[in-house]
Amino acid sequence: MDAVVEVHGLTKRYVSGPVVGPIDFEVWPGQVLAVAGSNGAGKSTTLRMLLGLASPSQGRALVMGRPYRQLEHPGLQVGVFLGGRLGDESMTSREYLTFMAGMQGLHNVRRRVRRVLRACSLDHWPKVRIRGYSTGMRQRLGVACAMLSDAPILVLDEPFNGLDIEGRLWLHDSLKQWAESGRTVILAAHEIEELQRIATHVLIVMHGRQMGCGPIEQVINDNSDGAGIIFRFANGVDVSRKAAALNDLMGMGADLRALKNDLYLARRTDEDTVFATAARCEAPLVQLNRAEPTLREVMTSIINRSSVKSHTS
Ligand SMILES: Nc1ncnc2c1ncn2[C@@H]1O[C@H](COP(=O)(O)OP(=O)(O)OP(=O)(O)O)[C@@H](O)[C@H]1O
Repeated sequence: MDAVVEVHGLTKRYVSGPVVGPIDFEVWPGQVLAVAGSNGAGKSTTLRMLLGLASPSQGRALVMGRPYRQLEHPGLQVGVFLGGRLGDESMTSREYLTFMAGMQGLHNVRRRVRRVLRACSLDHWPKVRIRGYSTGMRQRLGVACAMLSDAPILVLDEPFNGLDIEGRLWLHDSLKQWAESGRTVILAAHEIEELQRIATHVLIVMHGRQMGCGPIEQVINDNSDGAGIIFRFANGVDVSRKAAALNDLMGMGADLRALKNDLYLARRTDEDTVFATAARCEAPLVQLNRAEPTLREVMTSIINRSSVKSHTS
């Protein structure tokens, strides 16, 4: 079995200055690759280069072994959602999807459209024209359009924008199913918790530079100090003051943080330190838990590291 997407040294140098890359990754059937990074990091540029919508200054991106633009039937190989306007807003979603299926030369159009309308819960509003759609409904329709051809690869840029909780759950389940059936998903988004739940792999891009890539657990472990410790206090304890006092007292720098009633020690530490910290809190402790490192923490620590670097360089 081969990688369905191969990206090697992919770089974009915009004439106006920003540089994205070099980016390197491979994606295999059954994987969900999350592309994570802050605003302007280079997520969309990476996806656009992959899809032949932005020309790379260096490097290459192959989809099924070829540049996207050289694929014979790109619409059948890759379902794409990049946000933006949908097109003729006087159509209903059924009309729009039927039109788009025709444009892609798909067979069994009625059945496909019915299936996707139901899967994306767009059949709740059969008569509403797109111009009357909310942001979330438009988002569902855009994703529905990407899913229409049942392509082996889905590429989605910011698919969670404007979705309510139900919409997020729907998208979460749909993308997981997509990958579990042996297909591939590549998605860029800011919703870190969602990404961690859905993704098998992650590519982290910050300020145009690739900061990590690989299986999500591996990237998290490689970029964190392991599980942290949560000290939970009874109501009424001023946890912020305790965090500040303990950081001074124990010389742990910024490792102790206040989160509502919790004091969070964001790194692995020995038992003695945990108990010494608990004793110095001098407040009723109601729970002591281990907290596994998360993608959010890794992203935060990469952001902090890169801002320290840029301040010191
Ligand atoms: N067409 C363009 N011309 C010039 N610079 C661009 C162009 N498109 C993007 N950039 C720049 O490239 C960098 C990466 O932008 P990109 O849109 O890829 O980031 P992003 O990670 O998708 O950001 P966001 O999360 O805010 O959508 C930014 O500095 C941006 O200003």
